[in-house]
Amino acid sequence: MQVLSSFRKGYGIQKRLITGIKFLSTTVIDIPKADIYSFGAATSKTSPIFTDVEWQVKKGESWAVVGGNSGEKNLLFQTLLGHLRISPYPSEGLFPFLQSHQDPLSAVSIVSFTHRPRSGGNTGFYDYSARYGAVHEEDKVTLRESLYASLGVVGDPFASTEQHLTLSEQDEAIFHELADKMGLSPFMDLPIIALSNGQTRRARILKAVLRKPRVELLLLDEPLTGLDIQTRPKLLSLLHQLHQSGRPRIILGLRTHDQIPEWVTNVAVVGNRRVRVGTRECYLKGSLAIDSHNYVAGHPETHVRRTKEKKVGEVIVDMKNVRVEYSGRQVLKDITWKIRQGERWHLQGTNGSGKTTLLSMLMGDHPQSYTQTPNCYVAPDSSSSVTERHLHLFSQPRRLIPTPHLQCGSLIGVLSPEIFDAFPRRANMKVWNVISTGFDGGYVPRGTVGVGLGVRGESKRYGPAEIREFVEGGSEEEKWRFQRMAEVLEALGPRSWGREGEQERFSQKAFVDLSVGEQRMVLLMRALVARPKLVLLDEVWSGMDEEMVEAARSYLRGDGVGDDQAVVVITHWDGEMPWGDEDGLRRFRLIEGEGKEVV
Ligand SMILES: Nc1ncnc2c1ncn2[C@@H]1O[C@H](COP(=O)(O)OP(=O)(O)OP(=O)(O)O)[C@@H](O)[C@H]1O
Repeated sequence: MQVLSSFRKGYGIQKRLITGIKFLSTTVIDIPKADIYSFGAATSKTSPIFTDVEWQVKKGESWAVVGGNSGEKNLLFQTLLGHLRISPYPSEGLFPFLQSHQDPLSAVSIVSFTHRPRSGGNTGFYDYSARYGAVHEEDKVTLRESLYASLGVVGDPFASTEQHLTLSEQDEAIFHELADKMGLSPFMDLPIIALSNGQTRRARILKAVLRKPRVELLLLDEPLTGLDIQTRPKLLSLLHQLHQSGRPRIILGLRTHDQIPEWVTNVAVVGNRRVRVGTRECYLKGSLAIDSHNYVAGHPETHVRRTKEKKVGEVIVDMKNVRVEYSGRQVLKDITWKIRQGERWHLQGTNGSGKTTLLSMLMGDHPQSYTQTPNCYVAPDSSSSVTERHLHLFSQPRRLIPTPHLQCGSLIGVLSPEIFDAFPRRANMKVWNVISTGFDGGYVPRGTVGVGLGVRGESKRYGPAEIREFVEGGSEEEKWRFQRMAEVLEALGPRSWGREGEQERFSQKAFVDLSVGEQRMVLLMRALVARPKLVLLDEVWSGMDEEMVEAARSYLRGDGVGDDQAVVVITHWDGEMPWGDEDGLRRFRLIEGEGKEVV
């Protein structure tokens, strides 16, 4: 309520002025000189979120908001969305360019790829692997239906979709042009749940652009994360066209190391509770830089880069002609790949090329991971030359390993966008509890002493194990687990990203209260804590602050993973890989479902 009334108060002033003077302002955003607070904060006592913000955006300019800390960047966007208090409030309203009948609450919108709403709605784990099997009735909404809903076209639920969803000619033309430019046309009739991460990101942007009532100002926070390099320039060029035509105007949120698109004329840099604004040239010369005093990048002294030659051990993944298809559409085409202990792999491929699907085979999440036998996909009269097909994990056919054993933390540790979204956000779940679930690979804390369930004997650490409860102060395994908890908290906890004071309290904080970046760091600790034989890291950096990314990369390069562990990393940004050629990094590339090692 407070949010709405304050926002509308400012908007009321703006409306009166506009009605009186009968012309539209050329100012898009106006913050003359103000401090920014949370609602409910007492101005005189509480320190502001941002001080002395002075920011004017004029028509004809193109802005990017740049910040190394995703949380602070998001707070500036929240200010524009009316979720924070601007003091003093701009006398002509925050958005002088809006017409008198336009409500800023609906005319300004955000699509964020870093920020996750605090509540998230999922207090229990939801089954993200539903996408790989038969899609449930409630998950069958197609991309087309979802986009048509944004355009205000409502279908008759008792009739076939095609007959009853109609668009005006103009909307139809815009719809097809934008869907084509975003490379989404081939996926219109797929259920949304079946879209890849990159396809989903593009669809979210398209949905916001098409939305009715029309969005006048669209805030796009980190739209390039998760997009392949081929798609990035196409999307940027489309965003430029949309911005120029004002349908809608766009402000980009970027990370500090992102390249500033050529069409961006002005930059707002966010950091250390300040916002510095200026031209693109000033930004590139470094004159908008904000010091961050307290950061020691990744504790380089503790995680010294290893230069010694990597030892390569036994084969832990052996794929031969692995194939995945949905209703005749092949997503993975006869993939052959071996992964050994000690190896570091970069799994590459454009959006939709099958990377996540391949990972789901390694994790045993995919129902088709059970069916990799020579005859499975071959019709009796087929001329297919494939005579051998198998998926062996940890030296056994996948179908012989029960899934809970496969995913127990000592075999596979994983962090992916799916796990991030699906992990329960229960109010009573502390950071410690979340990390400790890594020992059993589950989503609920187990065991009486807070480090999961035990296994009998050290030798069983890497295998399907007989389960028993730990007795407090008990076995070697228990001591080892406490030691590992301390290690990952030290290596990846707040001190590693420059927050000295918080280290001790951090493990007792509620997971749900952490920022997106902090939650990702905690889930990374969970993936690594049990020193699993196979570590799978899919797009783990998105939403992390830059200091966190550096701390995580530094730990992975150093002691974070050993010679007995194999790691597969998926990222569209080569520079984000913790390892390079000098570390023996290998690359496996998927092109439209076909895969091979590239050198
Ligand atoms: N249930 C399904 N039915 C039909 N097609 C599907 C289904 N699930 C996934 N796909 C398709 O399989 C292809 C591969 O998807 P996948 O998520 O593995 O791609 P990706 O390489 O991980 O992409 P990104 O980089 O965008 O995350 C996509 O085109 C996707 O639409």
